[in-house]
Amino acid sequence: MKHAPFIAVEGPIGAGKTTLASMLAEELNLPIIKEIVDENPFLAKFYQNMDDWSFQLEMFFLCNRYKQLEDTVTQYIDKGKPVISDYHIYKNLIFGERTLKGTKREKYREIYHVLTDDLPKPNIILYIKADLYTLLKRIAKRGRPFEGDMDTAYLQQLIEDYDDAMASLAIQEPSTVIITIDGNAVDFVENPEHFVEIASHLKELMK
Ligand SMILES: Nc1ncnc2c1ncn2[C@@H]1O[C@H](COP(=O)(O)OP(=O)(O)O)[C@@H](O)[C@H]1O
Ligand SMILES: Nc1nc2c(ncn2[C@H]2C[C@H](O)[C@@H](COP(=O)(O)O)O2)c(=O)[nH]1
Repeated sequence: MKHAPFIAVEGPIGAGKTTLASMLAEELNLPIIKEIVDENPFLAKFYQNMDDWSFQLEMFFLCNRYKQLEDTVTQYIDKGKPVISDYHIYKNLIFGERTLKGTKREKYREIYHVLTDDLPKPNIILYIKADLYTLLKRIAKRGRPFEGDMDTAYLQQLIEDYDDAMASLAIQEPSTVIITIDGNAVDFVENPEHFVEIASHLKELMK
Protein backbone atom coordinates (compact mmCIF):
# COMPACT_ATOMS: atom_id res chain seq x y z
CA MET A 1 0.00 0.00 0.00
CA LYS A 2 1.45 3.38 -1.12
CA HIS A 3 0.17 5.54 1.77
CA ALA A 4 -0.16 4.62 5.44
CA PRO A 5 -3.41 2.70 5.95
CA PHE A 6 -6.20 4.97 7.17
CA ILE A 7 -8.99 2.51 7.85
CA ALA A 8 -12.63 3.45 8.45
CA VAL A 9 -15.33 1.05 9.56
CA GLU A 10 -18.69 2.19 8.26
CA GLY A 11 -22.31 1.09 8.07
CA PRO A 12 -25.71 2.18 9.29
CA ILE A 13 -26.66 2.67 12.94
CA GLY A 14 -26.04 -0.46 15.01
CA ALA A 15 -24.21 -2.37 12.24
CA GLY A 16 -21.28 -3.09 14.56
CA LYS A 17 -18.78 -0.39 13.54
CA THR A 18 -17.44 0.43 17.00
CA THR A 19 -17.32 -3.24 17.93
CA LEU A 20 -15.40 -4.29 14.81
CA ALA A 21 -13.07 -1.26 14.83
CA SER A 22 -12.19 -1.92 18.49
CA MET A 23 -11.53 -5.63 17.85
CA LEU A 24 -9.33 -4.84 14.85
CA ALA A 25 -7.45 -2.10 16.72
CA GLU A 26 -6.58 -4.62 19.40
CA GLU A 27 -5.71 -7.45 17.03
CA LEU A 28 -3.57 -5.28 14.73
CA ASN A 29 -2.25 -3.01 17.46
CA LEU A 30 -3.61 0.13 15.84
CA PRO A 31 -4.60 3.45 17.43
CA ILE A 32 -8.35 3.93 17.24
CA ILE A 33 -10.42 7.07 16.65
CA LYS A 34 -13.96 6.72 17.98
CA GLU A 35 -17.17 8.56 17.41
CA ILE A 36 -18.19 10.92 20.24
CA VAL A 37 -21.74 9.86 21.17
CA ASP A 38 -22.38 10.17 24.89
CA GLU A 39 -21.43 13.84 25.24
CA ASN A 40 -23.59 14.85 22.30
CA PRO A 41 -26.12 17.39 23.67
CA PHE A 42 -28.44 17.25 20.64
CA LEU A 43 -28.85 13.55 19.92
CA ALA A 44 -31.69 12.80 22.35
CA LYS A 45 -33.49 16.01 21.33
CA PHE A 46 -33.06 15.07 17.66
CA TYR A 47 -34.77 11.71 18.12
CA GLN A 48 -37.69 13.50 19.80
CA ASN A 49 -38.05 16.07 17.03
CA MET A 50 -35.87 15.62 13.96
CA ASP A 51 -37.02 18.70 12.07
CA ASP A 52 -36.30 21.03 14.98
CA TRP A 53 -32.88 19.68 15.89
CA SER A 54 -31.30 18.30 12.71
CA PHE A 55 -29.18 21.34 11.82
CA GLN A 56 -27.69 21.68 15.32
CA LEU A 57 -27.02 17.95 15.45
CA GLU A 58 -25.43 17.66 12.01
CA MET A 59 -23.22 20.71 12.70
CA PHE A 60 -22.16 19.25 16.04
CA PHE A 61 -21.17 15.95 14.42
CA LEU A 62 -19.41 17.76 11.60
CA CYS A 63 -17.37 20.02 13.90
CA ASN A 64 -16.36 17.13 16.15
CA ARG A 65 -15.39 14.90 13.26
CA TYR A 66 -13.51 17.75 11.58
CA LYS A 67 -11.42 18.25 14.73
CA GLN A 68 -10.81 14.52 15.04
CA LEU A 69 -9.81 14.28 11.38
CA GLU A 70 -7.40 17.22 11.71
CA ASP A 71 -5.80 15.53 14.73
CA THR A 72 -5.69 12.16 12.97
CA VAL A 73 -3.86 13.73 10.05
CA THR A 74 -1.22 15.44 12.19
CA GLN A 75 -0.75 12.57 14.66
CA TYR A 76 -0.83 9.61 12.26
CA ILE A 77 -1.33 10.19 8.54
CA ASP A 78 1.37 12.85 8.10
CA LYS A 79 3.77 10.63 10.04
CA GLY A 80 3.01 7.57 7.91
CA LYS A 81 1.40 5.71 10.83
CA PRO A 82 -1.63 3.47 10.31
CA VAL A 83 -4.85 4.25 12.18
CA ILE A 84 -8.41 2.91 12.36
CA SER A 85 -11.63 4.85 12.94
CA ASP A 86 -15.19 3.70 13.62
CA TYR A 87 -16.54 6.16 11.04
CA HIS A 88 -15.71 7.97 7.79
CA ILE A 89 -16.32 11.72 7.72
CA TYR A 90 -18.40 11.18 4.58
CA LYS A 91 -21.19 9.96 6.86
CA ASN A 92 -21.87 13.63 7.60
CA LEU A 93 -23.10 13.99 4.04
CA ILE A 94 -25.10 10.75 4.21
CA PHE A 95 -26.99 11.92 7.30
CA GLY A 96 -27.12 15.61 6.34
CA GLU A 97 -28.67 14.88 2.97
CA ARG A 98 -31.31 12.78 4.71
CA THR A 99 -32.19 14.92 7.73
CA LEU A 100 -31.82 18.49 6.41
CA LYS A 101 -34.08 20.34 4.02
CA GLY A 102 -33.96 23.41 1.77
CA THR A 103 -31.41 26.17 2.41
CA LYS A 104 -30.09 24.51 5.56
CA ARG A 105 -29.16 21.44 3.56
CA GLU A 106 -27.42 23.59 0.95
CA LYS A 107 -25.52 25.59 3.57
CA TYR A 108 -24.51 22.43 5.40
CA ARG A 109 -23.31 20.78 2.17
CA GLU A 110 -21.14 23.83 1.42
CA ILE A 111 -19.68 23.88 4.93
CA TYR A 112 -18.95 20.15 4.70
CA HIS A 113 -16.97 20.65 1.48
CA VAL A 114 -15.13 23.75 2.73
CA LEU A 115 -14.02 21.91 5.85
CA THR A 116 -13.15 18.52 4.44
CA ASP A 117 -12.27 18.68 0.73
CA ASP A 118 -8.56 19.34 1.31
CA LEU A 119 -8.08 16.76 4.07
CA PRO A 120 -6.91 13.17 3.58
CA LYS A 121 -9.66 10.56 3.78
CA PRO A 122 -9.58 6.87 4.68
CA ASN A 123 -8.01 4.70 1.98
CA ILE A 124 -9.61 1.48 3.26
CA ILE A 125 -13.29 1.24 4.17
CA LEU A 126 -14.83 -1.79 5.84
CA TYR A 127 -18.51 -1.39 5.02
CA ILE A 128 -20.80 -3.47 7.24
CA LYS A 129 -24.12 -4.00 5.48
CA ALA A 130 -27.05 -5.23 7.53
CA ASP A 131 -30.81 -5.41 7.15
CA LEU A 132 -33.42 -3.68 9.27
CA TYR A 133 -34.06 -6.72 11.44
CA THR A 134 -30.36 -7.10 12.36
CA LEU A 135 -29.91 -3.38 13.03
CA LEU A 136 -32.97 -3.13 15.27
CA LYS A 137 -31.82 -6.17 17.22
CA ARG A 138 -28.36 -4.63 17.80
CA ILE A 139 -29.71 -1.17 18.62
CA ALA A 140 -31.96 -2.80 21.24
CA LYS A 141 -29.01 -4.83 22.54
CA ARG A 142 -26.97 -1.64 22.97
CA GLY A 143 -29.88 -0.16 24.90
CA ARG A 144 -29.32 3.61 24.53
CA PRO A 145 -32.57 5.09 25.87
CA PHE A 146 -32.87 7.82 23.21
CA GLU A 147 -32.61 5.25 20.38
CA GLY A 148 -35.49 3.21 21.81
CA ASP A 149 -38.21 4.62 19.59
CA MET A 150 -36.19 4.90 16.43
CA ASP A 151 -38.41 5.33 13.39
CA THR A 152 -37.95 2.17 11.32
CA ALA A 153 -38.60 4.09 8.09
CA TYR A 154 -35.66 6.39 8.94
CA LEU A 155 -33.40 3.43 9.59
CA GLN A 156 -34.50 1.64 6.42
CA GLN A 157 -33.85 4.83 4.45
CA LEU A 158 -30.36 5.08 5.95
CA ILE A 159 -29.63 1.49 4.91
CA GLU A 160 -30.38 2.49 1.32
CA ASP A 161 -28.53 5.82 1.65
CA TYR A 162 -25.44 3.93 2.82
CA ASP A 163 -25.56 1.63 -0.20
CA ASP A 164 -25.85 4.62 -2.53
CA ALA A 165 -23.06 6.46 -0.70
CA MET A 166 -20.63 3.53 -0.91
CA ALA A 167 -21.38 3.18 -4.64
CA SER A 168 -20.71 6.94 -5.10
CA LEU A 169 -17.48 6.78 -3.12
CA ALA A 170 -16.28 3.86 -5.23
CA ILE A 171 -16.70 6.06 -8.33
CA GLN A 172 -15.41 9.34 -6.82
CA GLU A 173 -12.36 7.73 -5.19
CA PRO A 174 -11.43 4.65 -7.21
CA SER A 175 -8.20 4.18 -5.25
CA THR A 176 -10.09 3.66 -1.98
CA VAL A 177 -10.47 -0.02 -1.16
CA ILE A 178 -14.02 -0.80 -0.03
CA ILE A 179 -14.54 -4.19 1.60
CA THR A 180 -18.20 -5.03 2.06
CA ILE A 181 -19.06 -7.28 4.99
CA ASP A 182 -22.42 -9.01 5.14
CA GLY A 183 -23.34 -8.08 8.71
CA ASN A 184 -26.32 -10.45 8.73
CA ALA A 185 -24.32 -13.55 7.89
CA VAL A 186 -20.82 -12.70 9.07
CA ASP A 187 -20.72 -12.54 12.84
CA PHE A 188 -17.33 -11.34 14.01
CA VAL A 189 -18.59 -11.22 17.62
CA GLU A 190 -19.93 -14.74 18.05
CA ASN A 191 -17.76 -16.53 15.51
CA PRO A 192 -13.96 -16.17 15.94
CA GLU A 193 -13.31 -17.61 12.46
CA HIS A 194 -15.28 -14.77 10.90
CA PHE A 195 -13.18 -12.24 12.76
CA VAL A 196 -9.91 -13.95 11.79
CA GLU A 197 -10.95 -13.80 8.13
CA ILE A 198 -11.63 -10.05 8.26
CA ALA A 199 -8.41 -9.34 10.20
CA SER A 200 -6.33 -11.45 7.75
CA HIS A 201 -7.82 -9.65 4.76
CA LEU A 202 -6.92 -6.32 6.35
CA LYS A 203 -3.38 -7.44 7.20
CA GLU A 204 -2.86 -8.40 3.54
CA LEU A 205 -4.09 -4.99 2.37
CA MET A 206 -1.83 -3.19 4.82
CA LYS A 207 1.35 -4.80 3.51
N1 LIG B 1 -21.68 -9.13 14.81
C1 LIG B 1 -22.36 -8.90 15.93
N2 LIG B 1 -23.08 -9.87 16.51
C2 LIG B 1 -23.77 -9.65 17.63
N3 LIG B 1 -23.82 -8.46 18.27
C3 LIG B 1 -23.12 -7.45 17.73
C4 LIG B 1 -22.36 -7.61 16.54
N4 LIG B 1 -21.79 -6.43 16.23
C5 LIG B 1 -22.16 -5.56 17.19
N5 LIG B 1 -22.94 -6.18 18.10
C6 LIG B 1 -23.58 -5.55 19.27
O1 LIG B 1 -24.57 -4.66 18.71
C7 LIG B 1 -24.58 -3.42 19.42
C8 LIG B 1 -24.26 -2.31 18.43
O2 LIG B 1 -22.92 -2.42 18.02
P1 LIG B 1 -22.00 -1.14 17.78
O3 LIG B 1 -20.61 -1.63 17.54
O4 LIG B 1 -22.21 -0.14 18.85
O5 LIG B 1 -22.63 -0.60 16.40
P2 LIG B 1 -22.36 0.77 15.60
O6 LIG B 1 -21.06 1.33 16.10
O7 LIG B 1 -22.31 0.38 14.16
O8 LIG B 1 -23.53 1.64 15.86
C9 LIG B 1 -23.57 -3.56 20.54
O9 LIG B 1 -24.28 -3.93 21.71
C10 LIG B 1 -22.64 -4.67 20.09
O10 LIG B 1 -22.12 -5.40 21.18
N1 LIG C 1 -28.36 12.68 12.39
C1 LIG C 1 -27.18 12.07 12.61
N2 LIG C 1 -27.12 11.07 13.49
C2 LIG C 1 -25.93 10.48 13.64
C3 LIG C 1 -24.77 10.86 12.94
N3 LIG C 1 -23.76 10.07 13.33
C4 LIG C 1 -24.24 9.24 14.23
N4 LIG C 1 -25.54 9.48 14.44
C5 LIG C 1 -26.39 8.85 15.46
C6 LIG C 1 -26.86 7.49 15.14
C7 LIG C 1 -26.85 6.81 16.49
O1 LIG C 1 -28.06 7.10 17.18
C8 LIG C 1 -25.72 7.48 17.24
C9 LIG C 1 -24.41 6.76 17.19
O2 LIG C 1 -24.11 6.38 15.85
P1 LIG C 1 -23.59 4.89 15.51
O3 LIG C 1 -23.71 4.75 14.02
O4 LIG C 1 -22.18 4.86 16.00
O5 LIG C 1 -24.48 3.96 16.23
O6 LIG C 1 -25.60 8.75 16.62
C10 LIG C 1 -24.86 11.93 12.04
O7 LIG C 1 -23.87 12.36 11.38
N5 LIG C 1 -26.08 12.52 11.91
